[in-house]
Amino acid sequence: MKIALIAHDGKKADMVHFLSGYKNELHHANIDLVATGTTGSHIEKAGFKVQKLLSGPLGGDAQIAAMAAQKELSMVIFFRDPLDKHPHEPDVQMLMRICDVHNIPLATNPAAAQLMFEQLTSQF
Ligand SMILES: O=C(CO)COP(=O)(O)O
Repeated sequence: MKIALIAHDGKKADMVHFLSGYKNELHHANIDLVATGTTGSHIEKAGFKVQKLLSGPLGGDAQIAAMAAQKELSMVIFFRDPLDKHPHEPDVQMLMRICDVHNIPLATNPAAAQLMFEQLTSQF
């Protein structure tokens, strides 16, 4: 199972904090993490193994969307910052659209991500 992780700059600390709550589960389960570049670096520094793609503004969101379209992802956690502007907003919209097209669970805030992870980890 592969989970994609993305966080806008204002939400990267939230992403690391969120994942830290599931460190044991993520280490022991057969879960691969993939992330946009800078988000991935933060996650890696926190001690997780993660495949890093391009940075979001350079095409990382598009790479995640391509993986979603090819059914390679079980879920996408994308902590968006609704109070900031993003030059690659079309890519962000495209990624969320592709998740909906392919019915891939998408959490855009920690409350939704927690519900999804609780469901996921209850299976282990
Ligand atoms: O911009 C992003 C999502 O739209 C995230 O990209 P980074 O993880 O490279 O900052």
